[in-house]
Amino acid sequence: MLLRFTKMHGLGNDFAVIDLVTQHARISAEQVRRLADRHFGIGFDQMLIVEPPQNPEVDFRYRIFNADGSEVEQCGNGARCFARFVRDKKLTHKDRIRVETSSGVIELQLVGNKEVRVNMGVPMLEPAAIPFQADARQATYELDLERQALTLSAVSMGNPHAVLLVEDVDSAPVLELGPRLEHHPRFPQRCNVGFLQIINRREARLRVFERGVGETLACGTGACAALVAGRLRGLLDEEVTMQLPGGTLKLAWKGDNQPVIMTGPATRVYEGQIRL
Ligand SMILES: N[C@H](CCC[C@H](N)C(=O)O)C(=O)O
Repeated sequence: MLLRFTKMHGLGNDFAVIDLVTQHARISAEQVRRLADRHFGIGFDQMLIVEPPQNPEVDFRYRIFNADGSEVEQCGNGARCFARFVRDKKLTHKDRIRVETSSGVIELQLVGNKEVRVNMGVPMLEPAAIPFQADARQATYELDLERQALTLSAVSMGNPHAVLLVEDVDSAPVLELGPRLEHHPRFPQRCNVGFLQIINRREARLRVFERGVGETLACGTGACAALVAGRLRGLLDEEVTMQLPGGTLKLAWKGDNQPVIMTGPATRVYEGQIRL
């Protein structure tokens, strides 16, 4: 069957966005993997699916599949593209859109100059909720990785993140440590791995090795987790600009039990059709 999709990106973190409100299809993990391939398929970091809501209190269901076919709980850059998509496709006329994900409801708001503001929800820091194996919640944890002793923060934005502090993201061992930490046994559901460089209390740089994908040009939930980690360490203020290889996000977090607010662009690249 032929399936319409829209190719989009949030700061270079790229997506195939599929409307399963007006189209009907079942897409297997193997099909996601094949479509994600940048030579034999469409090529994307994640596939985003728009579905009717299960909860009548929200506008849509938002499902996220990594390039390896795994379905995951949250995608921040994808949430901004989701909002742009449902408005452009006239699936809604609202400026504030509530969507349910497998990790809870988030609110998307289209704001001026083509940007989208997302209430990403309250970060989870209890080890069992991340999940991360530790006896108690801490700002940082010591973790043995083969011959190296690493210090990291562990944060969930609905999906699990490890955040390490580095002097310079350009020389950070992203491709060396990323895959090994992604699969570390203390993260029983794997994890996304952020490498955070503090510039000053209101600016930081970040590279992310994403679970199920590899290094991406930007990671929205990773940027939120990095802000939380920086604040837990007393190194960042409530509002920061986070510079990722693909561009800059504006983030705010007022502290425990408060949501992280992320604002940034959402870009449509082209419309396509694919035969499943
Ligand atoms: N790789 C992530 C999902 C996508 C997150 C990222 N693309 C974002 O913008 O938040 C995970 O497995 O949890």
